[in-house]
Amino acid sequence: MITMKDIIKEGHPTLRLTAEELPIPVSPEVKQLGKDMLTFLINSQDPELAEKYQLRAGVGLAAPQVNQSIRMIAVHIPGIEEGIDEPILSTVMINPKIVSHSVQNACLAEGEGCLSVDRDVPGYVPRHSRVTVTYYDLEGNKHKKRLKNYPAIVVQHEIDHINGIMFYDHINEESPYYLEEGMDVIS
Ligand SMILES: CNC(=O)c1cccc(C)c1Nc1nc(N2CCN(c3ccccc3Cl)CC2)nc(N2CSC[C@H]2C(=O)NC)n1
Ligand code: NI
Repeated sequence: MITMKDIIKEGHPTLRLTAEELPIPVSPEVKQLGKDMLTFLINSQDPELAEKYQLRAGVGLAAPQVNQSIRMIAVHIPGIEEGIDEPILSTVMINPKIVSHSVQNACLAEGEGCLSVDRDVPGYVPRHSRVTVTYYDLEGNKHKKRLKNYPAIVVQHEIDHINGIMFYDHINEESPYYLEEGMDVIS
């Protein structure tokens, strides 16, 4: 199982590479890694398992973060209401591609965190408010999904990782909480 020791931290060169496209269908090894990445996210959100294995909670993880420079991400975004087991989005995306996006931007009101960044980096991270993403799943099926708000932010954060981009690259250095015209602030 993936634990925090498997997650590389900022400064590791792999996090700044553009990851390689994967041939479809993916190999059994890549398939297993995808499943392990999704399981990590689910475990990290479980209070007992997170405590037992000292996992930091996340809703997204990209393969470069476990030192595999390939274009694969996992997202597991729980339903907001307590006890609603149905997650909003739970999937592994292979060769994810943003094929269209809104003109409007959005950011998380509380800023962003990253499992590869062991420090608080304050500031708004401007992203597309809505995105249309295509990707392949672990079985080799092609999908096209329209996402908005939190799920859109998470998927863009993870796609950044396979392009060697860290969330703080987007923060306005002079004024971290600068709000662009029409920016939607998501809380
Ligand atoms: C600096 N301020 C902040 O971090 C920040 C501060 C407050 C609020 C938000 C909303 C912030 N921002 C932020 N919070 C998250 N989590 C909220 C807690 N949650 C979680 C925690 C425990 C159990 C289950 C779960 Cl679900 C896990 C996910 N995740 C991300 N990101 C950025 S996009 C990828 C995603 C990611 O998985 N990062 C590791 N950002
Ligand atoms: Ni990250």
